[in-house]
Formats: sequence, C-alpha cells, structure tokens
Amino acid sequence: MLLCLSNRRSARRAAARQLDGGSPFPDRKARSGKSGWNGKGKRRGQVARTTASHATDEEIALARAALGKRNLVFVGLMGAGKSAIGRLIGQWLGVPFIDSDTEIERVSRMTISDLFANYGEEEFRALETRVLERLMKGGPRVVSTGGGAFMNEITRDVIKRKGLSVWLKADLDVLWDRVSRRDTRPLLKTEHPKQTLKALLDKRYPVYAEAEITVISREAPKEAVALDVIRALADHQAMHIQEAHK
Ligand SMILES: Nc1ncnc2c1ncn2[C@@H]1O[C@H](COP(=O)(O)OP(=O)(O)O)[C@@H](O)[C@H]1O
Ligand SMILES: O=C(O)C1=C[C@@H](OP(=O)(O)O)[C@@H](O)[C@H](O)C1
Ligand SMILES: [Mg+2]
Repeated sequence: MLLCLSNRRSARRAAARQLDGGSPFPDRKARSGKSGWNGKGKRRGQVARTTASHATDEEIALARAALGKRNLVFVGLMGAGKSAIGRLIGQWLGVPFIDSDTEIERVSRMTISDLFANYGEEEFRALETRVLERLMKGGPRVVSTGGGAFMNEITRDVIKRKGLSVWLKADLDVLWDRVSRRDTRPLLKTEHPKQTLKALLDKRYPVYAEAEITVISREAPKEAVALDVIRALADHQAMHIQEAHK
C-alpha cells in the first residue's frame, strides 16, 4: 500500500475522528476548532508521545483498531526480528504476546534444536501447524511465528483467515548478521550456513509476500522497526476506514 504523505495524513485524521465516535470526515465544527480535536490529530490538552522511538496515542489507537479481535501475526525469515519486534508491539498495543516457537517448546518440553534432532523437521512442522491453529482460535494477540510456519499451506490459510499478517522483510546481510550470533537454529547447521539462508530466502520470499502488510526490518534499533510496524498498521486502518466511506 503506497500512499503519498498528505493522503496518509488526511486518511489518518479522518480515521482518528472516527475512533473518537465522530464522522471520519472533517466538518465545519471540527475545522473551526470547536470539536475535541485540535486539527493536528490530537485531543485538546493531550501531549503527543512522539519521539524518535515512540508512537503517538493516535497511531497506537489506529494500530490497535486494525486488529479488532484478530491476531497480529509476524512472518518472515530467521533473524527478521519476529520474536523481538512482536514482543515490543504486544507491549505497545497492550495485547498479549506469544511466540509460536516458545509455545512449541512449552508443550513439547523440548528445545527447538532437540525437537529437530530427535524427531526431525517433519514432526516439528506438524506440531507447529497444530500450535498455530490453536493460537489462531483466540485473539487479539500478537503472534510471532517461526520462519517456516507461513510456508505451510494449512498454517498460511488459517493465518490469512483469522489474522492480520505482517511480513518483516530484511536483506540477506542483515539477517546473517543477526542469526550468526547464535547457534539455536537447526536449519543453519550446515557447511555453508549463509548460502543455506540465501536459498531459504529465494524460496520463501514469494510466499511471505502474500502477507497483508510488509515492513522492512532495517539495520536500526528494534524500537525504530517497531515504530514502522505501528505506522504501517495505522495507515492500513486509516485506509480501511476511508474505503468504507467511499
Ligand atoms: N531491528 C533490529 N536491530 C537489531 N537487532 C535486531 C533487530 N531485530 C532483531 N534483532 C536481533 O536479532 C536477533 C534475531 O531476532 P529475532 O527476533 O530472534 O528474529 P526472528 O524471530 O525473526 O528469527 C535477536 O538477537 C534480536 O535482538
Ligand atoms: O525458518 C525456519 O524454518 C525456522 C525458524 C525458527 O524460528 P525463527 O524464524 O524465529 O528463528 C524456528 O522455528 C526453527 O528453527 C525453524
Ligand atoms: Mg523467532
């Protein structure tokens, strides 16, 4: 979804008004400054929490509204930041956070590495699908998936039907820099792990592209990427509200 900045601003202002229970479109009262909104997308007297790493109340409210009762589901390759960014977004939105790998480890009482070593990838995928199907029944939550989860047709389908998916997209060098610091990813225990990661990237990116929203997981502090996610969700919701009133 590409929007020019002024379109985005006006869509957000309209959506923010609707969140307040009013019309999403400016009326004379609002423009004359007599409504509760100060024309800058903020309530009178409300201090915006905008800093380099903080979302405004308006952005948070729109992002939260984008979910409704759905789960926000992060997909993407190993090292994209699904677990780290998902946790932050859960905190910022005030929504419970669950990482599907952590949930798999909890129910199996084994680490992901031990699951792969003792039962193989196929068993791991079967468990992953079951866990995600169960997680997608409740909501709203923030759910971070393991990198292979969205590749499974059943899992992808349930995420599309019941969740709002966000692909955290990163380039190979960024991913490699992040994953090479830990040895917890069994798929990368190969002779040439960076090449393995590149092969996974080539195979998976066309599928991750089916996610509803894409956010670049750039080389920046986690909070900066999380803020990009909040803004992408806010824009998504603002456009949704604008479309509904066409
Ligand atoms: N934007 C970021 N900037 C710097 N480090 C990050 C960023 N996002 C994630 N990381 C770090 O990279 C590593 C991998 O992130 P993680 O959330 O585990 O990725 P994933 O769950 O997608 O495999 C973690 O150590 C995390 O703290
Ligand atoms: O890409 C994959 O197939 C996998 C990614 C891992 O999760 P992260 O993407 O959170 O690292 C974990 O589920 C498992 O090692 C398999
Ligand atoms: Mg993870």
